[in-house]
Amino acid sequence: MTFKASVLTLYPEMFPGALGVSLAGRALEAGTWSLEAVQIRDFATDRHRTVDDTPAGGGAGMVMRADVLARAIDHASPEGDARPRLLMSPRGKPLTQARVRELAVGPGAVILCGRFEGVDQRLIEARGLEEVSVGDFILSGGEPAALVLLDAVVRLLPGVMGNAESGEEESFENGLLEHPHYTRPQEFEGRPIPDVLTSGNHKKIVEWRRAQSEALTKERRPDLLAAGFQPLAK
Ligand SMILES: C[S@@+](CC[C@H](N)C(=O)[O-])C[C@H]1O[C@@H](n2cnc3c(N)ncnc32)[C@H](O)[C@@H]1O
Repeated sequence: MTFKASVLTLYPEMFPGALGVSLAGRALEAGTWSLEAVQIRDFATDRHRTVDDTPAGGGAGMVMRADVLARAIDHASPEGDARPRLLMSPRGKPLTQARVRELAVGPGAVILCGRFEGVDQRLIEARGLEEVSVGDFILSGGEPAALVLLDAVVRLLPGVMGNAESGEEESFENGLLEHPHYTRPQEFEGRPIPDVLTSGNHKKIVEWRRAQSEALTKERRPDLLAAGFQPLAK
């Protein structure tokens, strides 16, 4: 099954963008996933192809119109389409590796990229959009957020990553940040590779990496530990 992404945007030229190179680009070319960038403006009905209007109740900026967006969504995702409909939004649930994994085993995603102040609330409710945030900061549009989400998903699709293992040991996959990495040269500016990693003792290496992971997570992301991670019994 090919993962099918439909991205609704005012800037279709931003796609595939960074996803056209490296792993994701090769997978796109190979047909492991497909990408359709839909110009929202094509679903406006007036002469000026208007997609936004002033906010009800007043205030700064413009709001994307529900009627125009609904036509774009209905075109890209007609009834019966099983793909989840996502709205990139700083108000959304923060994107996690767990959600990325779920999306990667599904049929694809319909992704709406907001601009201006955002989209009319009635559209979110009427089309059952799942709001997804890529972090606690404000981007100028949903497009970079959609690229981030798709990059995370596409690398998990079967055959995209060269070494299947490298997907499993990554940060967040076991609820922990990953241990530090080293490679040649043996010494860099007076700093040697930690002895244990060149000892050849596989059991010791696994234990050292695990301890590093746990210490790093405790120091930098105690919230991950609080979220239910249980250190392995020694
Ligand atoms: C300038 S932002 C609007 C911010 C909105 N007025 C607010 O304060 O929540 C325009 C669009 O960028 C996208 N966006 C901005 N930050 C984002 C984030 N952290 N995650 C996902 N999408 C984001 C959304 O699609 C949003 O509708």
